[in-house]
Amino acid sequence: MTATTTVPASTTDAVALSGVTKVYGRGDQAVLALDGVSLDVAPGEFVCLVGASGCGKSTLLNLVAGLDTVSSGTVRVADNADPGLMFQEPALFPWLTVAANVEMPLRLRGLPRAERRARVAELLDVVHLGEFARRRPHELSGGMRQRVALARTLALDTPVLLMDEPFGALDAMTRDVLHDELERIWSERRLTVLFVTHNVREAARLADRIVLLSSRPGRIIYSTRVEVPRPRRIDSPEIAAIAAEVTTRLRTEVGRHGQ
Ligand SMILES: Nc1ncnc2c1ncn2[C@@H]1O[C@H](COP(=O)(O)OP(=O)(O)OP(=O)(O)O)[C@@H](O)[C@H]1O
Repeated sequence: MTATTTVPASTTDAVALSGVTKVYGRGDQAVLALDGVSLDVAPGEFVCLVGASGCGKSTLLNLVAGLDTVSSGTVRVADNADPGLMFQEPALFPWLTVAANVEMPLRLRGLPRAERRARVAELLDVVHLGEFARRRPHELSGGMRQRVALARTLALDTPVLLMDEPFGALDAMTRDVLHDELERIWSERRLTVLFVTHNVREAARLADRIVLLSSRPGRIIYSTRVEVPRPRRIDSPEIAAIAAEVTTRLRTEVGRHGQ
């Protein structure tokens, strides 16, 4: 087994996967989830991963997050940074206030109280939730809860964000607003983002580059740069054209596997 390792200072990629294979289980039960995936993500790049259900997108994110180990190949994250991870479910502590949820990673890092307070206030401003600091998660909408989750992830001060369908459970209008907010935060903080989505339009709206994985075992079968200038609109003809191209390739791939 090759464990996750750190990138030497000379390497310029924020995230580098080289020949990554992931097998779950053994013998008859073995499932080949990823097969020889190589992907370099530049610092500040926004990469969207799309692919059919079960093609290994979450597996790939988990490997980059260090939550699991590769079967062969290497996964490297620049400067040994611990990436921040965000899921479809915000996974907030329901008994804590919004501010206390965002404060949690700062507490775990041992920051002094005054510094924590200032950071929480700043982070809640970043996600436009300053007025909701004392509310509890159940008092918020789904979109607001995801913004709390984003603020909590940003509290880690990581340069790399891994997002696994973070807006998948939200209505289209809320998603639109969060696309704008995420894009602003990404560009202001020069974050590197690896974003998994089933929604090809969302990928075209957000990405610098869209990477398409084959049906299981996941291999990279197509990659395209999205050259549409920002700010973008998800319903613009340019975004629709890119989404149509990726959808066609995805349909061909899914059809090939009879899924
Ligand atoms: N812990 C595990 N043990 C065994 N098989 C697993 C495990 N985790 C994932 N798999 C299998 O590996 C394959 C890839 O799963 P993964 O969740 O990465 O796909 P995905 O592309 O994220 O799927 P979806 O789009 O449906 O969320 C699937 O066939 C899945 O059943």
